[in-house]
Amino acid sequence: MKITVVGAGNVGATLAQRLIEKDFADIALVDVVEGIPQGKALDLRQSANVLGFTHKLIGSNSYEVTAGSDIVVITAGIARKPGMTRDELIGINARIVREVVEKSLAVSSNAVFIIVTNPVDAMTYLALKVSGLPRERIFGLSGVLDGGRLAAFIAEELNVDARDVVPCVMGEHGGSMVVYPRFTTVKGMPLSVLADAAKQQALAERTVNGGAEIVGFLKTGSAFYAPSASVAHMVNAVVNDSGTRMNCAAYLDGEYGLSDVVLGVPVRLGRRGIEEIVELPLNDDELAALKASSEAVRKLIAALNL
Ligand SMILES: NC(=O)c1ccc[n+]([C@@H]2O[C@H](COP(=O)([O-])OP(=O)(O)OC[C@H]3O[C@@H](n4cnc5c(N)ncnc54)[C@H](O)[C@@H]3O)[C@@H](O)[C@H]2O)c1
Ligand SMILES: O=C(O)C[C@H](O)C(=O)O
Repeated sequence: MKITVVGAGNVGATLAQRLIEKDFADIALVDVVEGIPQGKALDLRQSANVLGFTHKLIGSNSYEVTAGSDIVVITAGIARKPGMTRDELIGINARIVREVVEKSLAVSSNAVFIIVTNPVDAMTYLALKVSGLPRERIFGLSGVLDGGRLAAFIAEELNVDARDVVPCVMGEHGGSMVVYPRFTTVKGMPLSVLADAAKQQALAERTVNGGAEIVGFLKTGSAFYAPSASVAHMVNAVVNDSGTRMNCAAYLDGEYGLSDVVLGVPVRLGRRGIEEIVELPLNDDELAALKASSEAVRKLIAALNL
């Protein structure tokens, strides 16, 4: 098993660390900046003795080292600064994602692609169109991270164990993301029952602004610990062919009544990527919120001028 991580910045390097410590695959770490992937890979390799992993980890500015990858994770691109939305990254990141997809695919034609670069729904759509790959093989990080945030906030607010929360956040990884209290549970009990309307609203708002809250603290970059943990969770499902259900940015072709758009929905992940898109029985209001979110993503996709 071989996994490539493109972008050796905060998310990419932390992901490489998480993955090599699992010791289930060789890792190739690529970045455009000379010395960064080499230095970070060398540093990580020097932890093999104390951590006891045996797989290879190589850093490079060239895609040669990525040849034959089973999974390619794309974290290359610019992160937002305080006051910016993710949407404002679209111009520069679209150029980067296009280049990275083309170069990666040229040497790893059978890989499953996981897109992290923002705005992730539009970048996943772009990667699909540039690669021409079937939709099963390209999907993006959204709901695992947004759901992780919701779970953390619920744990704090309701004084419960975050591990008992099964969160459900769908739609755009952006301002129009939708928290679904009826489908978010704590030990099997829906959030819609456990919390009053005002508390549900406050939890949803904090989740939607979860990324910006961290950007506001960090000032010079965006979140990377929970994002890299979330991608590692997705990679794990693919490597182990687990069929685990989680919410990801996926291309819709009629599911939820929506087509030709990438949006966060529940999927099952396995060795071939998306094994199934799960359609929850949303009521009219819940469906309307998802449709509104899809319209926000469609505007971004239109701006790509594909
Ligand atoms: N989808 C999500 O939930 C999610 C979560 C966290 C971050 N992100 C996004 O992921 C991206 C990376 O975030 P980060 O915090 O790691 O940023 P970062 O600035 O720390 O790292 C980005 C890296 O990409 C590299 N890069 C730029 N152009 C490249 C190219 N053409 N080829 C290869 N590498 C290139 C840079 O040199 C840098 O090392 C951002 O767009 C951020 O918004 C998305
Ligand atoms: O907030 C960001 O810009 C990065 C990422 O999308 C996140 O949600 O942490």
